[in-house]
Amino acid sequence: MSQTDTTETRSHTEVAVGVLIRESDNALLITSRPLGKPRAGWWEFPGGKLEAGETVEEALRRELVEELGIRIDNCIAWKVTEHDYSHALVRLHWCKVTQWSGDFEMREGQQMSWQQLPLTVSPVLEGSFPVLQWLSEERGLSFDPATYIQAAEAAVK
Ligand SMILES: Nc1nc2c([nH]c(=O)n2[C@H]2C[C@H](O)[C@@H](COP(=O)(O)OP(=O)(O)OP(=O)(O)O)O2)c(=O)[nH]1
Repeated sequence: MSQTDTTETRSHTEVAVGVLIRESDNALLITSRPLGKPRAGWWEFPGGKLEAGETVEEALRRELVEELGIRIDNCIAWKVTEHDYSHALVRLHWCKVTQWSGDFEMREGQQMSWQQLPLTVSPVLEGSFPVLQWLSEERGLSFDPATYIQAAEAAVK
C-alpha cells in the first residue's frame, strides 16, 4: 500500500429495523432515539443491532420487546440499505410488521408517534430516507427529501 492510499476498511454494523404499519389507517410507528445513543432525540423506525448468532427476525423480535414491550407476530423481510455515519457504517435490514401483541411501553425513555407521510417529526435519521421514499411511492405520494435533509443538516451543525 502506498503512503498516499488512505483506503480504510470499515466493517458493517448489521441492524434490524421494523416498519410497523397500523392496520386501521396505515400509520407508521416512529420512535425517538434515547439519551446516551448517537443521535439521541432523532426519530427512527424501531429496531437495533444484531447480536452474535442472531437472524434479522430474531434481533427485531428481541429489540421490540426490549424497547417497546411488544411481541411481533409477523416480520416480512423487505429491503436492505446501507448508510455511512461517522459513528458507524450500518447495514439496515428493513422488515414490515403488520401484526403484534401487547401494549406499547417506552422502556428506554423514548417517545413514539404514529405518523402519516410525510412525517411531521424531525430530525429523522438519514439512513431512513430511502425507506421513506419507497413507502411514499407505494402509497402514490410524492417524496420531497429537502425538508428531511434540511432538518438533519441543521441538527448536526
Ligand atoms: N433502529 C434504527 N436504526 C437506524 C435507523 N436508521 C438508521 O440509519 N439507523 C442506524 C442508527 C444506528 O447507527 C444504527 C442502530 O443502532 P442502535 O445504536 O440504535 O442499536 P441498538 O438499539 O442495538 O443500540 P445499543 O444499545 O446496542 O447501542 O442504525 C432506523 O430507522 N431505525
